Amino acid sequence: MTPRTLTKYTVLTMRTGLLIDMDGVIYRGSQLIPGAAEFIQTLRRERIPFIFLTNNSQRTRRDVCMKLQRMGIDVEERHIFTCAMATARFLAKLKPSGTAYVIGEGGLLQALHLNGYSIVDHEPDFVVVGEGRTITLDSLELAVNMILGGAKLIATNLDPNCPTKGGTRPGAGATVAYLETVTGRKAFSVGKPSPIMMRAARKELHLATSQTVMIGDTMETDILGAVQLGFRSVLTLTGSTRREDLGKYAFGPDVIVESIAELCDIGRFIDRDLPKANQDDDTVTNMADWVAANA
Ligand SMILES: O=C(CO)COP(=O)(O)O
Ligand SMILES: [Mg+2]
Repeated sequence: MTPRTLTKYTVLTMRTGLLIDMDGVIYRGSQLIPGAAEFIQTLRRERIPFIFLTNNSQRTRRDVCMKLQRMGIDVEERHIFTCAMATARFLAKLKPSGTAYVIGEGGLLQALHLNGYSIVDHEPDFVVVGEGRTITLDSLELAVNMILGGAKLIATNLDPNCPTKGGTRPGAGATVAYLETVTGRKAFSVGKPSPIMMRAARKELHLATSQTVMIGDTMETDILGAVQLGFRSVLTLTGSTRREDLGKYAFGPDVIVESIAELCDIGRFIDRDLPKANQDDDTVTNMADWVAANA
């Protein structure tokens, strides 16, 4: 099948799938955002494909499911895609069976193990930095010397901070900036807005570019990543972005909503409010998977 025939086929079997950010869209820290549970229920009832896409590397897929379940949202592990998973898969391709020194928590450690990595405390191939509350000056000093000794610096994400119920918490980006300043080396980051994570998430749902919509609260990660990949995007104002901030950016989302509650009538939203996709943006790389998933 040539790409031209595929484009026609895409139009004929048109469906939309959603990449949904978590913090700032579904919850804010430990507080559920009103309407989020109903929104996910609707997606399940109407069989609209979706996956949660988070730059939080702290939790494993199972931990994230449990956090959601306790908030009244019932999803399976296949619905979760974290920057820890994207980072571990990326490293496993770059250097199979490698070693890492990790500044981060369970989600990152488990993802690395599942992808054939060993965690070490000297001479690692990579220093991998994610979100965490266990950082100490000793762990940073160890990391500095490993990086100066030749280990490559990898970031799960570069979010400088994250809004919480009570204010702001520091993000992995702040830790990475510390290590970059001390060592003079530049980190490579895998999480949103990196195409590595954005594209991997689209492929998890077997969607074409024109079928993919990103819903997020952060311009620098969710919306920028979507714009760069040619996905349509929806910005929610329940997280890190205020309407008056938008003038600062030279790019923007396709649609802005106050909160995810406005998307509960998702069928109507897709048909009426979401701009039509540009079919020319399509990049379907694995035909067999795509045809099977869209049959
Ligand atoms: O935790 C984060 C950055 O610290 C961001 O989380 P989300 O990507 O789910 O918004
Ligand atoms: Mg967010």
